[in-house]
Amino acid sequence: MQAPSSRAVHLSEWRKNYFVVTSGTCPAAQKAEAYRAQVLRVQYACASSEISPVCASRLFRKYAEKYSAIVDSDNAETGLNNYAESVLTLARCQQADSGQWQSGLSVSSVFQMPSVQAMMRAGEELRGSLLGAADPSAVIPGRAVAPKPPAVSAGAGSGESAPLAKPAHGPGWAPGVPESRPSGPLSAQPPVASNAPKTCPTASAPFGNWATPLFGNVRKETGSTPKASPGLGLFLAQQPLAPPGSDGPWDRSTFDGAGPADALSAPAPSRALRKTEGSGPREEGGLPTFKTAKEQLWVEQQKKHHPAARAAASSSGGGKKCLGASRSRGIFGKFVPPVPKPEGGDANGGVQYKPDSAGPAEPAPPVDERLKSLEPKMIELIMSEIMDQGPPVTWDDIAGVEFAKATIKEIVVWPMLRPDIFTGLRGPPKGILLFGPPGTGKTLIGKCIASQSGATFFSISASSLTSKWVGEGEKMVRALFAVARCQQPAVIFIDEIDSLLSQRADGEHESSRRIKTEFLVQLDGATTSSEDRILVVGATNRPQEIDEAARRRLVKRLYIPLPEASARRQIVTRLMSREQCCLREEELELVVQRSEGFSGADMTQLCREASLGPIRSLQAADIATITADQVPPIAYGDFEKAFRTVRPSVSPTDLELYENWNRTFGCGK
Ligand SMILES: Nc1ncnc2c1ncn2[C@@H]1O[C@H](COP(=O)(O)OP(=O)(O)OP(=O)(O)O)[C@@H](O)[C@H]1O
Ligand SMILES: [Mg+2]
Repeated sequence: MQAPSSRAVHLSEWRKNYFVVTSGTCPAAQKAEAYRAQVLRVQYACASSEISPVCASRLFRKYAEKYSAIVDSDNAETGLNNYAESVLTLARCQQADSGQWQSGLSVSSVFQMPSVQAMMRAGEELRGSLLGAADPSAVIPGRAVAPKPPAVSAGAGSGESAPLAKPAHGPGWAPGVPESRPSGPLSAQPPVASNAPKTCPTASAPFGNWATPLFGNVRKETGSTPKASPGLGLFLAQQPLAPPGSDGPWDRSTFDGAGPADALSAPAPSRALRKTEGSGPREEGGLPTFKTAKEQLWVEQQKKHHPAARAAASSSGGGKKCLGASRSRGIFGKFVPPVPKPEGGDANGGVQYKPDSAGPAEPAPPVDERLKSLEPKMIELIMSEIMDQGPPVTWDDIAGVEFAKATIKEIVVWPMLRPDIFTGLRGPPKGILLFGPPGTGKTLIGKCIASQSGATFFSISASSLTSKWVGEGEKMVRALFAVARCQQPAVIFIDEIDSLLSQRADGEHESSRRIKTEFLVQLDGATTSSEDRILVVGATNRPQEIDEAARRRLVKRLYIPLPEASARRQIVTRLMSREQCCLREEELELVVQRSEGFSGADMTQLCREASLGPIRSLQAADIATITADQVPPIAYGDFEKAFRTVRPSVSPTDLELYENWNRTFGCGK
């Protein structure tokens, strides 16, 4: 589904704000917030050429006036009394700072301070002179002494702001207050048509006036200032007037996809943000820059893995992923391979993730650190082993084995869906062994986990590890677990695990010994780490051959037995429902009874054989001409004939071995 367009978001936000400001019941803080949002919106609209600079200027003036009127008003019902509140908080906090030293300041005496009076006077004056020009760079102190006439630029960095600022600093003024924004051409230029496309009206007169209420913010930005009063002032302190990190002219490019307007649009790491990131010291020593949680996360991820990386975050999620796409694909989501397609490979054979939505100019996030030591070839090999073929398998497709299914749901599916609940003692086991006679659905269960768990699913056949990649098997094992670790939650399904983890024998080939050792090491890491969300599922029809060290690590050993009568009935019913079949209820019952000892695979084979019966009854000449609906339906007679050729594949002796092993090592009922 498409996200709502930014214009739609703007519109609805605009409507909401309109309601707030026209409503007679909304509190003053909410109204002020709505006006502030309007100011930001106008700023953004102008920067993105949605409205003309002249129009922007008019709107600025209007909303800045209204905003200021609320913020500075000392009427308890209609205003926020921002100045007084800030000063009083200052006084209160100073008194509480030290048990030994008592400040001479008190709630009443603080009003007598010349600097406080100057500030309050400034506030009064500003209310009456909202149309005057001002410099957003000369944040508050200069303003506190004397608001500038419209034509005069505050000349940030030119030295003008400092002399203006100093007299405002009374004894109650916290040190370290930034007296002006860093030098740079932030100076106010009225938005005239000639330079309008390049100049945002935020730096113009109305905006300068609007910046005035940031008085409280400047104070709060100082490290020495005690806890600020909660409320709008604090909120504003966190909302930089300029886009974070912007220290140049506020040209349109600075606002592209960024800036204060982001409050209404999806937070995306912006160019402005990247700039901020680059200007790290400013963040520590200068004005703190506001980042949304998502932006902050992105920055941290980048710092963690690739300090120098400037890759833009892609839709795949904030830079964590570097191989493969979305980790969690939802229960019925399309399978997403955890490694990119080969065309993503670089010249050195390295694999680079290419997000779908990224344009050609978008730099691809680099490969995860944890995969750097691996051969790219290995990563590609893992990719080719991933189970992404075939239709999805549901739990209903697996007949019988109710206990195993319930246990697997409990261990695999729910913890993947709700990791927050399955913690501590409830933490799921990290290793499962599915064992049982051949053809009972162990691989089918693996496919079902792949479809249903929502985890990244890796399926690897142990025999392919040992035979296909002779000499490289242990590297493959290492690579497999490394890729899985990058794609958590992940399930590694190892079919025929006995051939990988069979008991160590003297005549064993050196390479298979190395693979086994590596596998045990990796299995140990994956199954003991409380952080890793990797589940290893092994399947075998020779459980007795599994090395005891491996057996210990596969804590949950589930017996997948031959299907019971009800399960056999289910298999026949399901398969026959897709065909023309005239089997009556009692005939079906007979089929179920006669198939005692059949595995699931045997039952499937029986049905296949029976389904060929009607065809075999036809003359060879008819087969060439007959239409599909003229084929006779499958009848009980066809099953009778099928029973003559299809026999159970599991002998009673073998079955006894499984039962014994289950009694000794199994975790079933
Ligand atoms: N419980 C079952 N429900 C439905 N179909 C089943 C079931 N068990 C087996 N089958 C059928 O048998 C086929 C083979 O099953 P599967 O490959 O999962 O068996 P397996 O236990 O992995 O055997 P092996 O131990 O030989 O690898 C399946 O594709 C399916 O058609
Ligand atoms: Mg199998």
